[in-house]
Amino acid sequence: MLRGLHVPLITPFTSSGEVAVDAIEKLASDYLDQGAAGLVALGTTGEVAALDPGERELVIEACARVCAERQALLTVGVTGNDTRSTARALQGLPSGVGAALVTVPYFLRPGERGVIAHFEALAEATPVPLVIYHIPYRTGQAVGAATFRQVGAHPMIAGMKYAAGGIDQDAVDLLGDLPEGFEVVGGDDAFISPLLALGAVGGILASAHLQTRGYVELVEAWNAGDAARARALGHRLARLSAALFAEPNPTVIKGVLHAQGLIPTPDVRLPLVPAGEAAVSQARLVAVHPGE
Ligand SMILES: O=C(O)C1=N[C@H](C(=O)O)C[C@H](O)C1
Repeated sequence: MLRGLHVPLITPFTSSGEVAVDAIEKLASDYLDQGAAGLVALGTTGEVAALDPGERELVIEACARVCAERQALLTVGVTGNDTRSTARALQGLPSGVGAALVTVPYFLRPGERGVIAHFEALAEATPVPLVIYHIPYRTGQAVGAATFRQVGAHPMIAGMKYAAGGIDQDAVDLLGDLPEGFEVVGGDDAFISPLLALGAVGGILASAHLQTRGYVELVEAWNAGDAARARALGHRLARLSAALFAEPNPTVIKGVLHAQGLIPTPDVRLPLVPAGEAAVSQARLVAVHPGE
């Protein structure tokens, strides 16, 4: 279900500060036409925390329309760090949503027993398969391979987005012994190539806004076992992701897409501030010639 490249869409804004629905549809269509297997709406890259409920609905509706036309998977980020409200949000997801991306509960640091209880309760409540989002440098909660193996055995937990900020022992342990039907996709752009080499089946990668086909090919090459091609491509794309993450995501990506005329403004919402001109210019150059 999670195999392939999934693009976590930015949320573009108009010059009057509204969600630019037309631009979302255009970007979404282009990425799927270039070979992405799916889209992720309302991720960190989509500035979900800065959108009000009505805006979130608009974003989901636009992405659902495009995904339905192309029979692509739409995954929606469902944020929350308490179990009851996250379960309610999952139950309120509209039709057209194929999976939900749910973070390890952040900030509270409930411990691994709490993490297990949280995901087991959500798995019982959810109408769509869940993808666990493990990003300990944002959540503050360490989680080991044994815990993911335990929760991953639940039939409603389809897999996880692994973003530990590097390749750690738990990634090696987990990918060496996955529960039946549980898939891992990478969520750290800089480390996607080594994670695919270990057995991840795809990625949720903001950098793919600028090199969709390159990331599609990277995933395909590792899945096909073509290590020589994959390794070279991985090194090339890592330069692009370094340039795009030179300032907080998604500020540089928005700056580049705006400079390319693909979104109406480079605007982000506070506390994010627009990327500096130097970072945007550098990323534009690398996006065109990632090998240099
Ligand atoms: O929104 C996402 O999904 C992603 N967010 C990460 C982040 O902002 O740290 C980056 C990743 O490419 C996908």
